[in-house]
Amino acid sequence: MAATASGRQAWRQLLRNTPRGPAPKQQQYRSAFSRQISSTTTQASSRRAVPQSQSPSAFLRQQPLAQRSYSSGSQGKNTPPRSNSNQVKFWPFLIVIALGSGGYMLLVNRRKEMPPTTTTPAFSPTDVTVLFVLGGPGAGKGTQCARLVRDYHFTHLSAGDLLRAEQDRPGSQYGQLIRDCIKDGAIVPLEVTVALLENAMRDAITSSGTKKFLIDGFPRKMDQALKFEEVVCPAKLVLFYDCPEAEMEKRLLERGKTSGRADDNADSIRKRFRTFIETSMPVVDHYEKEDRVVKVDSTSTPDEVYAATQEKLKKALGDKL
Ligand SMILES: Nc1ncnc2c1ncn2[C@@H]1O[C@H](COP(=O)(O)OP(=O)(O)OP(=O)(O)O)[C@@H](O)[C@H]1O
Ligand SMILES: O=c1ccn([C@@H]2O[C@H](COP(=O)(O)O)[C@@H](O)[C@H]2O)c(=O)[nH]1
Repeated sequence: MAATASGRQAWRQLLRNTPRGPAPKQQQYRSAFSRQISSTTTQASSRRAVPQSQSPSAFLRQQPLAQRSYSSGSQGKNTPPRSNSNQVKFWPFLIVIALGSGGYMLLVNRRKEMPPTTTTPAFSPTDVTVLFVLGGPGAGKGTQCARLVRDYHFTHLSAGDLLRAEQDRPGSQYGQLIRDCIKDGAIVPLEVTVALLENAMRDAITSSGTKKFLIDGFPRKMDQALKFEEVVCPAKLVLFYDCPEAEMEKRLLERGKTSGRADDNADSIRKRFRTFIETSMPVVDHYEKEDRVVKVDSTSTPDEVYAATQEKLKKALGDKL
């Protein structure tokens, strides 16, 4: 709950800090917050039916008893028979119920005829090519991305790098949250990461006109995948580097000698592996079912892995590579 709340905060703050014009979907997030606020206000005002100066029980005591009775009950032997004018009339209630049900059915039927509401992504997949690059920690994603940038002019955006930059940005209110998540190998709330990626993509398109992106180490969780494709840009495919855990651990411990990364240590590596298996592999499985995964074994040398990457990407992308 706390992570979700801070995520919503994060999304709003990041967008507020961003001079770029808000896109329609971002307005939808705002209206969700407004709805929450207005529903609280409505509840508060309905509670004021009891005058504020009185306790609810004092208020009830002032009401005539006849009005407080909720059941007709059986009349006692000595109770004089009620006159017709005192009897409750049911037909007005029946009319109200019938009219209400009719109106409701009309609304339901009209809604069925309406087209479903859809969000338009910020970037069109016919214009912009997005490849997600996934694989376990240390599988070699960054190493292979550098080569693809060199040879095919992709723009490389590493979600981890963007989060580390936000963590270190003076004045960022998400610094501590990001630091804690990274150390524990946990996933930062999606609103933060998706906003960082969207901003970085927009900046790159504006400054260099680039149209080809490698989104490295993202999406690591199903909700991120769905939200990114809905509001930013549908991905063309997932480039997945497959590597055994023992090999990845060896690489990360070696990298940890010089990387200065807070998560290149045995304890964090163990947590990152767990998150990868439990949370990130379902994302790969999801895209595999959609036939959008290009899988490359990354156990061999960087050159061999790159040769396999080129061959498979050429087949999958053709002139989009
Ligand atoms: N095929 C390979 N064989 C041996 N070492 C490799 C290979 N590919 C990358 N490495 C080394 O392993 C370490 C991790 O590589 P890299 O940073 O590319 O992985 P990553 O998947 O991006 O990791 P992370 O998810 O932690 O960012 C680096 O020190 C890199 O030099
Ligand atoms: O989408 C993402 C990507 C990354 N994280 C966090 O960052 C670290 C490091 O990521 P690398 O790709 O290895 O640089 C990762 O363990 C997560 O804690 C994230 O939360 N969401």
